[in-house]
Amino acid sequence: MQTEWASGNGRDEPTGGFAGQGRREPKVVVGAAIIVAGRVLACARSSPPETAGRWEFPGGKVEPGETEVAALVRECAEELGIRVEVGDRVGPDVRMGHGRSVLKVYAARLVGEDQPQPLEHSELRWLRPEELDSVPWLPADVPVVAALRPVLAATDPS
Ligand SMILES: Nc1nc2c([nH]c(=O)n2[C@H]2C[C@H](O)[C@@H](COP(=O)(O)OP(=O)(O)OP(=O)(O)O)O2)c(=O)[nH]1
Repeated sequence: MQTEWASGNGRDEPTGGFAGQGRREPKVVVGAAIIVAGRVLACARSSPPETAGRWEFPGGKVEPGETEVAALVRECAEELGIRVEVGDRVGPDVRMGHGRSVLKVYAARLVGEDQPQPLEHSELRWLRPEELDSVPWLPADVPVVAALRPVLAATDPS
């Protein structure tokens, strides 16, 4: 299937708003698996203390009325100072916090010559497929990282 790339211009549906209020929808957290030449960008959280030092994909909570793609574009700009184009989903929807939230990760690529800066994280690393287990990921990310491994290997130029 052809990968579609988007940059927050409304390809997907906004979440939140007033739909489905009787049954509380899980809060959506989006993450960007930014891939460059067979490596993915992993980011070490700096806060809060319970998750500091754990590694994650850049991203965050989708705001009411915002699309998932737009949230990823916004979070990558805020956290890393970069522009990204968002591609296909990677891995499963992962329920977190006793089902109160759900993690959704998307493949992404850098726009132009933009270079990620650790504006909010304590450290950034570009990981090859064989290095994916070298950092302690947040627990919700583990099944996503497993699904990412073959995707990364397929884009590795070496
Ligand atoms: N961004 C991100 N968050 C993740 C991942 N895995 C995972 O369990 N989480 C959790 C950590 C946090 O509890 C939550 C995301 O919250 P956040 O604090 O990063 O979101 P945010 O940037 O919107 O923050 P805020 O405005 O609420 O302060 O999801 C991941 O790969 N990326």
